[in-house]
Amino acid sequence: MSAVPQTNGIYIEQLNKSFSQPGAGELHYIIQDVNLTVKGGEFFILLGPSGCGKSTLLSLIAGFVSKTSGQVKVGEREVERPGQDRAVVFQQADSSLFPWLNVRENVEFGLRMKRMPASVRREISDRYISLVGLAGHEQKFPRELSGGMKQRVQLARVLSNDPAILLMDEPFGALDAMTRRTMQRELVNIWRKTNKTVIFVTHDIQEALLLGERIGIMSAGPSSRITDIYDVPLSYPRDLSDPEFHRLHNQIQEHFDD
Ligand SMILES: Nc1ncnc2c1ncn2[C@@H]1O[C@H](COP(=O)(O)OP(=O)(O)OP(=O)(O)O)[C@@H](O)[C@H]1O
Repeated sequence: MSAVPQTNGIYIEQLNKSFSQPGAGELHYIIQDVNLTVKGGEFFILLGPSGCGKSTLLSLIAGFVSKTSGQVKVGEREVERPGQDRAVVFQQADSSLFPWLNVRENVEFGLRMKRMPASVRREISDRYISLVGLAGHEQKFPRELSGGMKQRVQLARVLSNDPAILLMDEPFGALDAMTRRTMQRELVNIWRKTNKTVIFVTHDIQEALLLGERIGIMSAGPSSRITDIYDVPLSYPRDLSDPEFHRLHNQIQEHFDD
């Protein structure tokens, strides 16, 4: 690969992941021959039909599952396990929040694990709670929060640990349309302020075009791969009524029309 490795860039070469099926001797490839370079600080979208292997690819980058063959690197380091340079934001915030901790305690959890002094924890959690728009809700417990608020807590907690790379697995998929739109706008604002590398998984073309600088199209599985990559040459915030937005939407839609 010719690109010069950046510390928070992601480099994937000839990546394969297979699961052996019980009873069947043959390997079943979920993803096959995936090649991708994501630059440090880039907002990259993985777009593909349900079940094609988007989460599997994200899990390989996160180090949650091991590859069958090929390479996944962050900077010059091969990914072998989860690391503090990468954080995952899941669709279901519920499963990642501790129900017995309030908003502030949830956000500070990782910082407490790192044994940061209380005053530093407080400063960091204040910053990110306010960045995600939750100031004033610090004392609330997850059961007292809406789905959108829980997703904000998850985001604030991830951001407070300051990973260079955010891996987001359909994080707004379970939210109502209005909350989803607000969260999309805020995520773009946060990304522009923090300059993190983002890989965002979705099967929604509009969401992909609202958020991403580039969009990688994954083919339907099995043996899914990234077939095409689109540049999105539109400035932020993206305008749904922009004719170029429509043109790109239609062009990308053609990949999924049968
Ligand atoms: N541990 C596993 N063992 C066997 N098969 C698996 C395993 N994990 C995922 N798969 C299979 O891999 C394929 C891709 O799953 P994955 O969750 O990555 O797709 P996805 O594109 O994220 O789907 P969705 O958009 O519906 O979330 C599916 O057919 C799934 O059944």
